[in-house]
Amino acid sequence: MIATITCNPAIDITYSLSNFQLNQVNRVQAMDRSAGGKGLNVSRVLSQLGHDVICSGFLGGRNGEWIANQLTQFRLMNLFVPIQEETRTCHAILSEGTYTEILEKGPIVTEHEQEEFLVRFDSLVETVSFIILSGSLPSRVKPDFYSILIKKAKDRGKFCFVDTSAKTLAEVIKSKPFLIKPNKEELKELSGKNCISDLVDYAKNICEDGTRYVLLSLGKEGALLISNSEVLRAYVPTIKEVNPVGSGDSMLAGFTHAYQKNYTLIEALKWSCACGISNALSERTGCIDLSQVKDLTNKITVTQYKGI
Ligand SMILES: Nc1ncnc2c1ncn2[C@@H]1O[C@H](COP(=O)(O)OP(=O)(O)O)[C@@H](O)[C@H]1O
Ligand SMILES: O=P(O)(O)OC[C@H]1O[C@](O)(COP(=O)(O)O)[C@@H](O)[C@@H]1O
Repeated sequence: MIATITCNPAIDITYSLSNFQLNQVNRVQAMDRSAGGKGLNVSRVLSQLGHDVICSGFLGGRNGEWIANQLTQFRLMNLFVPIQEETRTCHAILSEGTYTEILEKGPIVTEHEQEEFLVRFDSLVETVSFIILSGSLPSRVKPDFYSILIKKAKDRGKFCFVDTSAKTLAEVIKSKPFLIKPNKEELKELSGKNCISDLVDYAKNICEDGTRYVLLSLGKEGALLISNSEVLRAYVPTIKEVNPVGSGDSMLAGFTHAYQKNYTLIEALKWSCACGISNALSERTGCIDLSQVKDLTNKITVTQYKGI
């Protein structure tokens, strides 16, 4: 059993239009609405890969009710803690190969609501082997919140996979989770480094410090899987991208699936990239096509990294 924690879920609204322009009236050609926030994208993809998933975090207001309803439709188990304030909405604008994301900060989660979550987390952690902690933290939740959860999970021998950014990521690293999945921008921001070889060295230091793996995603340039003992580089095929929002989340779902099935690290990296690509080829956010994923794994090359 796998648990996903989405502290700051969102209704993800995706607008597709041609010729998006600032300072103009833009009319939308197509729109999609999905239950988002990184952890819920991960959950949907894990469910598509055949896993039972327990989802938790904080949900509030009408948006929260809509998301809860979506969880039922996707057969995801709902262990979210109700909150007073309204769950956020996030927007993505896709136009002629560009994508622009506008992400709300999220509601205030009171100390009492956070305490209620921690009690729920204590029993949840007993029932699962893998815990995925994904996305930003809402207002009033301190950047070390994930670290508290990681400590609780590690004390019970559970694997923690984390995808977050900025201050929260800096805190997470101190608690040495099993895996972190930054993208290039997130690791650049954290490290202050720019080129790939410096980022790899920085990630190696994180691993030497106790985190087992850094899964560094590079968009259309593929990915790197860094550990204490080796660095693997995945090369991905060129595709006609449709909607890349949620590719990082799909990648994390792909890695979790492969790791849980005891695939080799090379296979796990291929599954991670294949899920990310399949999502980028889909109009929907946090959505893969399983037969396409299997096909894509044969089109991804993984080599030992020796500098780019
Ligand atoms: N345009 C693309 N072409 C090929 N692969 C892609 C593309 N976009 C995403 N991917 C795959 O999905 C993975 C995650 O995407 P990325 O954009 O790096 O993550 P994030 O959404 O976290 O920024 C990449 O490592 C890659 O394997
Ligand atoms: O929790 P955060 O960091 O604010 O990010 C939320 C947003 O990230 C997304 O999950 C997309 O993330 P990725 O493209 O990195 O997979 C959106 O669905 C969501 O609205």
